[in-house]
Amino acid sequence: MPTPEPVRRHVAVVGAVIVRDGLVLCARRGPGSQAGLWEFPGGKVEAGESPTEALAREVREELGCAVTVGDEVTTTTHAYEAVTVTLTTYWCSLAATPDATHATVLEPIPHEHAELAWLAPAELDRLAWAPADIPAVELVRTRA
Ligand SMILES: Nc1nc2c([nH]c(=O)n2[C@H]2C[C@H](O)[C@@H](COP(=O)(O)OP(=O)(O)OP(=O)(O)O)O2)c(=O)[nH]1
Repeated sequence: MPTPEPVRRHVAVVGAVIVRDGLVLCARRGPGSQAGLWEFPGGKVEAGESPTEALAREVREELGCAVTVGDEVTTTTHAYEAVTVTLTTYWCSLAATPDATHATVLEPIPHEHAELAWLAPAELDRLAWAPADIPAVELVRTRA
């Protein structure tokens, strides 16, 4: 009997390419999968959610901010050892949250990440990105 291929989980993940004043928000993962590598804020799409709903939810949870989600940057698939990730990235901007009297754009706070950094597009390749992000980073470098 041939040994069966191990079944690798496949997850749909969304990432926010948040641009402000020409700089791109980069987030370094904490402990766990892809620990210490840089990524775009976001996460897995849950059952019943559209990708853009998932992205808005994840950014609110991770950074405490509202985002306006724009066009897709790219969709690529990467097979990690334990999981295959299909990552869809979207151009995003921080959105104003209306309070009683003002519309306020909040500063992102790293509730779940080890570190945040705003980088010029040309500098993005100085960071150690999660492997699934490399194609998106290359596009963002040329188009942001
Ligand atoms: N949010 C996000 N995740 C990414 C990116 N690139 C990339 O490979 N990933 C991977 C890391 C995780 O395996 C998965 C997203 O999981 P998650 O952020 O929702 O949740 P998690 O830390 O609990 O993930 P996990 O430990 O269960 O794998 O996609 C990216 O740019 N943004």
